[in-house]
Amino acid sequence: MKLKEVLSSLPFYEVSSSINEIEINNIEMDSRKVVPDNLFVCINGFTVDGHNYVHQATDRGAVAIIAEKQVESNVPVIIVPDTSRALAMLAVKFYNYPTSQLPLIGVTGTNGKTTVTYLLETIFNQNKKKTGVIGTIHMKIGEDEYPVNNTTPDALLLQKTFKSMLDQDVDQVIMEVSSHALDMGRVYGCDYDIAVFTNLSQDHLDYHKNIDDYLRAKSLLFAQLGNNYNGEAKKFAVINEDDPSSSQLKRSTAQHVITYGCKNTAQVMAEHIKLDAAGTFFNLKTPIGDIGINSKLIGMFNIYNMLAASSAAIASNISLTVIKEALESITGVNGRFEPVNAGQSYGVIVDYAHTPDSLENVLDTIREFAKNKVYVVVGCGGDRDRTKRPLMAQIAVKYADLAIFTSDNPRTEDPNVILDDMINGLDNMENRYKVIVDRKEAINYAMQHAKKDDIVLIAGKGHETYQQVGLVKNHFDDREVARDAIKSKG
Ligand SMILES: CC(=O)N[C@H]1[C@@H](OP(=O)(O)OP(=O)(O)OC[C@H]2O[C@@H](n3ccc(=O)[nH]c3=O)[C@H](O)[C@@H]2O)O[C@H](CO)[C@@H](O)[C@@H]1O[C@H](C)C(=O)N[C@@H](C)C(=O)N[C@H](CCC(=O)O)C(=O)O
Ligand SMILES: Nc1ncnc2c1ncn2[C@@H]1O[C@H](COP(=O)(O)OP(=O)(O)OP(=O)(O)O)[C@@H](O)[C@H]1O
Ligand SMILES: N[C@H](CCC[C@H](N)C(=O)O)C(=O)O
Ligand SMILES: [Mg+2]
Repeated sequence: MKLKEVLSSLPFYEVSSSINEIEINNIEMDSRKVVPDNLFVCINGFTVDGHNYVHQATDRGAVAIIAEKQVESNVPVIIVPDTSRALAMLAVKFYNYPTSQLPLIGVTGTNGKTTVTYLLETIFNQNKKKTGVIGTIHMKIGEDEYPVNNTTPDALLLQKTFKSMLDQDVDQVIMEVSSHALDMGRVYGCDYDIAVFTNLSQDHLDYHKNIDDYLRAKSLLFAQLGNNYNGEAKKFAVINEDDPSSSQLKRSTAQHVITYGCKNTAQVMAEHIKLDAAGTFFNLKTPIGDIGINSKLIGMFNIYNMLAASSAAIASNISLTVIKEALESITGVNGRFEPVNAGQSYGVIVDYAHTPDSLENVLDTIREFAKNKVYVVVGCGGDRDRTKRPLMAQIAVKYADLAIFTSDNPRTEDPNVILDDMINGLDNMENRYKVIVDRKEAINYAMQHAKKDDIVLIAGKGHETYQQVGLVKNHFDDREVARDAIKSKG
């Protein structure tokens, strides 16, 4: 494609030499991946500044550079005020505006995004639509899965993925939109049709200045629904009416709003709720009618997830019968409240709770059904929000008979320092917890002590099949380790 044509997606730019004849075959933001005839975009990141890699990019064959300042280069340098924003707009143009032709649902919120996208995938599939999914666990086109590094990928990979989805006749795209992605502009230029909000609670306060700044980032998704209303293709904000942030999010969009909830009056509601250890029942009350749902998903929080997904499905004109069939067919979500059964007399559950709110929800649910003692094995990730560590530890000792604090993904932090942060504030509670740095040993310890009808919750890593120590990811799967521990106990 002609460079000039790609640049037409930018309103203004400065360039000191002629670029009329330049053709580019791709856009790249990582100098190490540049190949001949690429356009290299310099991003000033959290670790390094891409402007320092221009030479490597041109040595590898970049034919033009997009930068925020003049840089020394033997190829034309195009200067823009914000290269992250430009990157997204250039990618959207390069891949020919894929989301303008694809129905797109974005799901944001602190907890429940992966679950809601999975529920929506199942509902759309039940409605015989081919889906594309982007999120924490994987990217998926139809039945083909691709690995991911981020919940919401960078703008280049994102637009490229949308284009592949379009080429492979995907009918509906469903994606998780993280607050980091919204804040960094990874999703600029995406034409969302439905934006879903699950909930807001404390997380990521290493990245966002405070909870208000975190909410502001989330609200960008609702602002991004745009204000173009042509009377036909309706756009919707789907909002959890029981969450205190709902009113601010409603005010962030100029589009239609669908509210859901269980406590405050909402358009889509769960009534006559029955929760037990085998599943949930509720009457789904909606503007298009009512229907009873018998789900195998456990816990009140999953009723909220089902309401969020049902609301988005209703906004997509899917019938209540299809929604019911889909929700009732779901037995669980990978790594979320996932039971591990190896013939033992006690329960073992692996879950992805890695925030105070999710840990509290899951432990509260377990406590409700537990016939005997509750053990929790939990840690906190390194290079992430330090302020959630003592909160998670306090929740663990509040709900469990014994909490075993261990390592999650320590990343570049000393695991002992993370554990000290966790137990800081648990004075005089030493009999309620134990610290075992090695996660495998911690899981083994819990299994050794569990007796008939006890429940062991292994929280924080869910579907993850690695543990990151330093910069290295070693294979580690809580489910495998738990199964081995159960078997070796005999
Ligand atoms: C804090 C953060 O979000 N960092 C993201 C960011 O990395 P960064 O700013 O450190 O990048 P950098 O290394 O400084 O590089 C800057 C630029 O120089 C380029 N570069 C770098 C080196 C080189 O030799 N040549 C070169 O050109 C890089 O390609 C990049 O364009 O940009 C990268 C590329 O897009 C992301 O992969 C990376 O996510 C990291 C891995 C991460 O852990 N992010 C987490 C916090 C995150 O985003 N999480 C959310 C989910 C959270 C949730 O839902 O709970 C997510 O969406 O994944
Ligand atoms: N609606 C909810 N409210 C509170 N907690 C929830 C909710 N749904 C799920 N959880 C808890 O949060 C954990 C993570 O759920 P899920 O993976 O669906 O969230 P997520 O928002 O995608 O997380 P991430 O930010 O890591 O991508 C679950 O394992 C469960 O413990
Ligand atoms: N999306 C979250 C995942 C956290 C999962 C937990 N296992 C950890 O590593 O902290 C994050 O990047 O903060
Ligand atoms: Mg997720």
